[in-house]
Amino acid sequence: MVGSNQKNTPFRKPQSNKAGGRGRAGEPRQGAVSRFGLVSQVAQLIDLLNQFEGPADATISRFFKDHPELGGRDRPLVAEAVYCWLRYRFRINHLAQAAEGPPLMRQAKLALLWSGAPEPVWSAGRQSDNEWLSRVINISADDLASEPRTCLPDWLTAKLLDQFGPDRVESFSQAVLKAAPLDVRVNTLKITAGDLQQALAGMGVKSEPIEGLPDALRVEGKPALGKTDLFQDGAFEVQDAGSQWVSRLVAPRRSDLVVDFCAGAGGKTLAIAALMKNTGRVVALDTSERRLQKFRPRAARAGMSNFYTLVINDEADPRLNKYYGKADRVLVDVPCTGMGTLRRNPDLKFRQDLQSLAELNEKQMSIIEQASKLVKPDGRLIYVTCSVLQDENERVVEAFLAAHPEFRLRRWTEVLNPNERPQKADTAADMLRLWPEDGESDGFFAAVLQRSKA
Ligand SMILES: C[S@@+](CC[C@H](N)C(=O)[O-])C[C@H]1O[C@@H](n2cnc3c(N)ncnc32)[C@H](O)[C@@H]1O
Repeated sequence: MVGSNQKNTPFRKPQSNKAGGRGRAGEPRQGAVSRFGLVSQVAQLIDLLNQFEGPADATISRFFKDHPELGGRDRPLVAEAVYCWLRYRFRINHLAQAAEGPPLMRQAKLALLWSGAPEPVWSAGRQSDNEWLSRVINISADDLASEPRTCLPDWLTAKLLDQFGPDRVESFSQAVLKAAPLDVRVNTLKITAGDLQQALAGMGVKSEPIEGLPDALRVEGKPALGKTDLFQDGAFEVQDAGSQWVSRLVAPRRSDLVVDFCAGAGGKTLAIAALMKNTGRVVALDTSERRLQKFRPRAARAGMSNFYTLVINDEADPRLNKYYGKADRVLVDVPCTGMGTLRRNPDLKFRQDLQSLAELNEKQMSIIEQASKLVKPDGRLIYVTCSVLQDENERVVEAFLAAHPEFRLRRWTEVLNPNERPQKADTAADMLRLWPEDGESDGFFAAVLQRSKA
């Protein structure tokens, strides 16, 4: 485990939890977990998450399924606490060692406290742990070593320091300790942004337009939008503003053939199709059948019919030959470390390291090379990552351009009009970089490469 010098002892269920959340017949009661039980539930989930055996959101969903005694009021508290623990893991685990006995319950208490749970929740349980809590919350982060201070693994700090300098390490590390806002992309095939805002307000959900992003709303809080009729009817998709901006950089025209080379579950494919007003043709490719399968119901909800999906074996799959030199736009949203999305996926900083970065880098080079063959003369290749690291961004684009004189870089500001631009992005730069600390979106990178006419 990257930088983890803290070994947790396995979780043991405390005696006092025996009756917590149980009905008379021993059946779980919805929302009836005792306060001490809640600290213990968070500790159990932290213990599971500490194994980093898969994405944190899947582990959390499974845990909730396995623990029906956690009701509707408890789940958000537990989820907020474990996300807080993931963000602050280096600091929380470091501080939790500064006392006698197994550290798990202390980790859970501090995570509950820092995530804003009410005092009766985090103060339940051992008095000695509360004494520890009152000691450590006064410790200044400046007095801690690098990992507990920045809450970033040392390999990432070293990269950021080398590529951008100490101010960026500071601003980035602070920014990714916060939760990301909830952004939606209005499906303009079905509704306008103004009408959606009103309809959400009618359900008690407040939202605001996002400056420089005409078809987007930023929603207040974390309402369960997926259960609403509006969502089921395809009026909107949940999509980070940055993901929406890089989709707009594809700038498709209505009759274009657009290939989304790494379409996944189709977040950007859907945004592109909406820009095309359901005309032209979009080919959604991916090596993962499971991900592409998730795209189809989303497309149906959105009322999108101008697409075709194809599961490929790899980027050099011979079934791609028929598209060589045919596509007006090819979007390559390559697999990357995801270091721009740490506000949303804080566990990624523990699941990536220098070795996975090197492996991804090799894949990115190979994908951009193969995908470029599909671009027709005068067409465009749009290279995108949700990483902030130069290795996966500028370095890949520069290496590609050096080997391909038939492609040239188009400045991102030539493609996005002033009224559809992120306000804080550097307009003097050729390639688009979005930083989480700017408060507009997650971290994204995009470069537009135009193929020569002949
Ligand atoms: C960053 S994700 C794409 C996210 C998606 N574009 C969206 O907006 O939701 C990268 C995707 O690349 C896919 N992938 C990995 N290797 C690939 C390859 N060799 N060719 C095409 N896609 C690949 C992964 O399965 C994954 O879905």
